[in-house]
Amino acid sequence: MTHHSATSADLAADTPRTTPRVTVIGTGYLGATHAACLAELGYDVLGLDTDPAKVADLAAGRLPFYEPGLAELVERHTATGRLRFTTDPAEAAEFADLHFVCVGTPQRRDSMAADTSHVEAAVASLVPHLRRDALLVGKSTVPVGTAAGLQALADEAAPADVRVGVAWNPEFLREGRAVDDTLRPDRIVVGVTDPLHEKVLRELYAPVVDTGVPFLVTDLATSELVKVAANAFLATKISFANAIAELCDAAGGDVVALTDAIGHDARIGHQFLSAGLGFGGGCLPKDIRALMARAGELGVDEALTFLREVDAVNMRRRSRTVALAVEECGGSVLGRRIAVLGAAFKPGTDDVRDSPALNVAAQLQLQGAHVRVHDPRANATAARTFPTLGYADTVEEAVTGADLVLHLTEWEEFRALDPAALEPARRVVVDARNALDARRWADAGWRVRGLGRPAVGPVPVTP
Ligand SMILES: NC(=O)c1ccc[n+]([C@@H]2O[C@H](COP(=O)([O-])OP(=O)(O)OC[C@H]3O[C@@H](n4cnc5c(N)ncnc54)[C@H](O)[C@@H]3O)[C@@H](O)[C@H]2O)c1
Ligand SMILES: O=c1ccn([C@@H]2O[C@H](COP(=O)(O)OP(=O)(O)O[C@H]3O[C@H](CO)[C@@H](O)[C@H](O)[C@H]3O)[C@@H](O)[C@H]2O)c(=O)[nH]1
Repeated sequence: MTHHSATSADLAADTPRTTPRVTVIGTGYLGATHAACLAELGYDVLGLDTDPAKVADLAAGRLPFYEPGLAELVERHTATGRLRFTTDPAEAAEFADLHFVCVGTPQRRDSMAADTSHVEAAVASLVPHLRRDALLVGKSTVPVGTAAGLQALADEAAPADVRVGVAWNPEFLREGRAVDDTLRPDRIVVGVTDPLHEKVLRELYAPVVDTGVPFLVTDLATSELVKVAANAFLATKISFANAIAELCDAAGGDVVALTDAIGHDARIGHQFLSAGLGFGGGCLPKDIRALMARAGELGVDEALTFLREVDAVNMRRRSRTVALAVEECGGSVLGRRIAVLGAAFKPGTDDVRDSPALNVAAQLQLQGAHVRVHDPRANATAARTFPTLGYADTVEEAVTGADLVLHLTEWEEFRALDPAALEPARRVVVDARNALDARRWADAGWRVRGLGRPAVGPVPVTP
């Protein structure tokens, strides 16, 4: 069977669709998920990445990171050959006429801005190999204006007689729920400059849109901004709850009861209102900083100065947790044994990018504590980033003999622990995610310190 590609030219001519082929450039958390989910929807997919080790893993059907439900999809679709991987841009250019760009846009080392060099490199490596008209669809989170810049780059790099379009299709998936968020998203947003590009994408996403998912079409700049605005709003909501937690600490209130009470107002809602150690990960922290930086470049930095406070409130959660640990150790953690439960930036993932848990663990180690970290999934990724921290294979190994326990990532496993069965030197836990059942722990003889809520349980003697 000759494969047919989902090109704008084909669709313009109303050519019937056979098995459309797509490539996904950048096969990290976002790209691997997108590629596997497109295969699940019935497309022939080729993933392209510059990292040969990652490509070798994926090509062998192995997911190089943890994401619930994704390993099964990768294994199944690589086995049938519907999902393949390469490091060769020429192969990708030949394979399809629709290319999704999913490479990273990390924070630059020298400023708060996003580093768009990987996106530019991805386009520059593919486009010269194109021999037919093609559509590049960006999914990476980028500063507004990037797509227009990439169009200019593509126009310049394209061989004569090859027309390359650029569209934007921001991604809203959450790690830990990436497969479900991709196959059943709240909405699909596409930014286009040409109705044909809209048609190509509408057709590609038909299996999803036909289930009732809103398909929202806008211009390039708006689509880029939708993504960063959504993340800025989510970050603001979390920091709002954490700012109120600071107030609760000062006044003796309980932020958990408070956010529950305000969340009942449907205009506010309960989601993303959990006060605690704050947000980390590969998205929210870098995205609010990149948005502030871009606003500055556009001369409207004042519009977003509040995001500086959102960031500052968030970073204070980490120092507040360290301070609580020091307080509970009688003024210094020097020589203290501290068990850290959690390393991932949130439960459900092994991702430790900008992990608040590891940041706290590292700060305590710097102050002279003997830190033992246990995470159900992220010990290995954490050890690669922070090799000098101690790691334990089990909760018991981390906690036994500890002077203090810190609960920093709210895995279900930790919530289900039997506090009576643990054997630390002192029964004190700092629940920086406000997620443990404090009453149950107190009943088992533990003193429980939350963030933004009163301490519960007995006060043990500090040796
Ligand atoms: N992780 C998420 O939950 C998520 C969700 C929505 C949006 N995003 C956005 O998606 C983008 C990717 O994020 P991620 O978390 O998947 O990052 P990641 O670091 O896990 O993956 C990026 C991948 O791109 C590859 N790469 C870099 N340069 C390349 C090039 N020139 N050609 C081909 N491959 C290249 C890297 O080797 C890596 O495998 C970012 O812009 C991010 O903000 C991420
Ligand atoms: O009430 C809350 C909710 C979350 N968090 C923390 O916020 C961070 C981010 O959580 P979440 O948003 O669930 O994780 P991500 O996978 O980073 O997803 C965000 O970033 C992605 C990349 O841009 C977007 O696609 C998603 O829509 C957006 O939710 C984590 O550290 C959480 O612990 C809180 O502290 N309190």
